[in-house]
Order: sequence, then structure tokens, then C-alpha cells
Amino acid sequence: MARGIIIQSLSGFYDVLMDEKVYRCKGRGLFRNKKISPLVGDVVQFDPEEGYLLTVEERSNELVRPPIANIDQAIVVVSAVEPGFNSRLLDRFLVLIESKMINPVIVISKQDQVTASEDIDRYRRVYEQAGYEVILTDPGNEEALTRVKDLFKNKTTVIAGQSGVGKSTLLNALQSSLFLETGEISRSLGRGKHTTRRVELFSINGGLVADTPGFSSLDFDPVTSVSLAECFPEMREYAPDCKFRGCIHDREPKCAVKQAVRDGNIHEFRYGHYIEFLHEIQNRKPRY
Ligand SMILES: Nc1nc2c(ncn2[C@@H]2O[C@H](COP(=O)(O)OP(=O)(O)OP(=O)(O)O)[C@@H](O)[C@H]2O)c(=O)[nH]1
Ligand SMILES: [Zn+2]
Repeated sequence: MARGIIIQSLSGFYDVLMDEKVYRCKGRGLFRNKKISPLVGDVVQFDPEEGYLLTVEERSNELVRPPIANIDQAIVVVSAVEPGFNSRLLDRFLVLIESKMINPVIVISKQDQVTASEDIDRYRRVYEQAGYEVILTDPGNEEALTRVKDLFKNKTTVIAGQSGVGKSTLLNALQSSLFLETGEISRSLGRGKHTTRRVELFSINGGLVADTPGFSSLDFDPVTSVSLAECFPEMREYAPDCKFRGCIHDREPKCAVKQAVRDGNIHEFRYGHYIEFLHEIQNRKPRY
């Protein structure tokens, strides 16, 4: 019996990667009966001679859009300009990624077009202080591209970020064999065209990367008001010192998180976004 990772699925067939070879397999009635639908990223046991999937191993996580399982890492791309740096949107991506137990890394693109570099530098420091790895890139910066490339080793990675921030451009610069389409940003609409569609995992520097943007949906469905603070690494550090158990760091007295904001150890805009997201979650309509 052999063990591999599904890197592509197309109309009933699954391409399974094992030892740098791809085996085209069929699912089996077994899966349909058990209502298991194999996903790209699934670790499977399979029969390489007959070309059949046998079992799907338990997933560490899964996304619905794009449909992909067992993601270790998400590279969140935000651009410094066009579209301009948006910390609220970045924080939304970070919360969703953290809530799926995926490790986020922040890439700030288009550094070659930056005029007010001190602003971007200030953001870099805030996010580094919060506990994130931050890499400033542009297609000509070999040193930064090498840092990004080194992230992929032995991991399954998705690239996330708003349209037009340069996700395809970054992947192209990393591995020209990926040949992703890049679209000129549509200035009139202020957003790029969606040019990346399929879900497929590509080998890159000893790991796998999805060629489609991760997290096309940005609502906080699986996040509760109690679990939200755990999606902010700098809050995880202070929350155990809050006076009240179950403190959600909003109106409670003797809150260690709010104290850390006053002391300047947690950045104010990060806390502000936390409160915004908290109220959004508290006000969401229950679903029946
Ligand atoms: N000057 C400069 N332009 C960049 C950089 N990165 C991307 N661009 C340009 O920005 C535009 C959008 O880049 P894409 O790579 O298509 O963006 P994307 O995030 O893949 O967009 P979607 O496919 O819509 O999600 C293209 O015109 C790129 O040439 C950069 O670092 N510097
Ligand atoms: Zn608190």
C-alpha cells in the first residue's frame, strides 16, 4: 500500500503525489457511501497499480473556498500601494487563518512603488512585535524572494490576499514554471480581475503551494466571541492575567489585555480591530 497527497482533483479522478511521481486514481463507492469527499491536500493511502484511493487520513484543517485540506501555512500578501496598505483587511485575514490553526506569514508587496516607506516600516514593526514574520518584497528583490522561497520547505501553503496585491506575480517570481496569469489592476474599479481559478498544488522548493487564492470568503463563521482573542497572538500572551475568567477584553474591569494596550505593549489599532470584529460576531444573526 502506498501513501501520498492529492494535488489535483478532476471529475472523479485524483492525482496523488508520492516520491515526486504523480498517480492518477479513482475514488471508490466506499467514499460515496461514507460521504467522504476527498479534497486536494488530503493525505491518502492508495493502490498505485490499480489506481484506486483506499483511505483518506484525518485532516488537520480544511477550507471550503478554495476546497483544500491540511494547510500548514498561509502567506498573506498585502500591497504597500495599489491597493494601499489596509491593516483592517490584513487583520481579518489573520484572524481567519489563525482560527483554522494555520500559521500566517505576512508579505508586503510592491515595495518598489513605495514613496512613504516610513509608514510601511511602522506597520512592519507592529506586526513583528505582535509575533508575525513580515517580509517586504518586490519582484526585483532577490533577498526577499529567497526568504519567501525558504518558507515553503516541507509545508503545504496557501497564498491569501485581496485581488491585485500581487499574489500571482510573487509566485511567478518564485518559480517561473508556475506560469500563473497576472492581470493588470483595473483602475476604474479599483480591484483586479480574478485570473486564478483552478485548485491545484504545485511543488515548490520541497513543499506544496496552492495556485489559487486562499480565503475567498472573509466572514468570521467559525470564530466565537470567546475564541476571537486567541486569534491575536499578542493578546494570547496577556489574557491569562485578566481578573475574570472568560474575560473578552471589552468592558470588563482589571483586564490585562486593556492594560497592555494602555502600556503600549499591544498596538491600539490592533485592539481596535479586535473590538470591531468582536462586536460583528456578537451582532451576527443566529442561524437555524
Ligand atoms: N510595481 C510592482 N507591481 C506589482 C508588484 N506585484 C504585483 N504587481 C502588479 O500588480 C498587478 C496585480 O498583480 P497580480 O499578481 O495579478 O495580483 P493577484 O494578487 O494575483 O490578483 P488576483 O489574481 O486578482 O487575486 C499586476 O499588474 C502586477 O504586475 C510589485 O511588487 N511591484
Ligand atoms: Zn481581559
